[in-house]
Amino acid sequence: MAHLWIALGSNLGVRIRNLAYAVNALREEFVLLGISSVYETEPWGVEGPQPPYLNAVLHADAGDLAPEEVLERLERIEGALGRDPAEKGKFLPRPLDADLLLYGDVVWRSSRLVLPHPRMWERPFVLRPLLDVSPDVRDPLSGETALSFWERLREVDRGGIRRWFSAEDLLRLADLLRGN
Ligand SMILES: Nc1ncnc2c1ncn2[C@@H]1O[C@H](COP(=O)(O)OP(=O)(O)OP(=O)(O)O)[C@@H](O)[C@H]1O
Ligand SMILES: Nc1nc2c(c(=O)[nH]1)N=C(CO)CN2
Repeated sequence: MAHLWIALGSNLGVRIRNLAYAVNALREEFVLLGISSVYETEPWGVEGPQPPYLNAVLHADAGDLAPEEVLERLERIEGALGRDPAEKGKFLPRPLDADLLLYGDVVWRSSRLVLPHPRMWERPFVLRPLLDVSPDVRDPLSGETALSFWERLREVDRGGIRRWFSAEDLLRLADLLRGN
């Protein structure tokens, strides 16, 4: 079994609906092992004003999908929600961003995929939800845990985050959208 962790973010459209849609799409591809609460977070590292984001993290079993196949699935889900591929990598507002944070302890560098996600350990909007599902998960490069990265963040960065929706309510909303 290959454990993977995925970060979801949305700051355009009906953000919680976008996350619930992504949860359903991911449940069709992977066995979900854990899901965080949804956090409302200040835009981080962007130029100029942007709407606040909703962020969450999912832990799943990748089955027999290789890392680049997982990335393809994530891009497909982003596209289904109207993400413009031409705007990728530009830190623009988006209906859905789905990043592959970790694939087990794989260290990988290709033109399309870098693992672990190169900016994950410095991002409060990734670390806070990651603490809900896997506080002890380790950076395969340094061996440090998610919790210790979080504790090293500056107070001001940890402050721009608030719990907005529970994991249970996100799953309930996803079920409603799916018609269950
Ligand atoms: N671990 C990864 N997860 C997702 N995309 C990755 C990863 N490593 C490299 N990429 C590449 O990064 C490119 C830009 O991705 P994306 O649009 O998600 O960027 P972004 O969300 O604007 O910024 P960031 O990647 O810093 O979150 C993608 O086309 C993808 O090929
Ligand atoms: N709060 C927050 N800030 C961001 C986010 C995000 O998901 N949440 N994603 C970014 C690019 O991936 C850049 N900045």
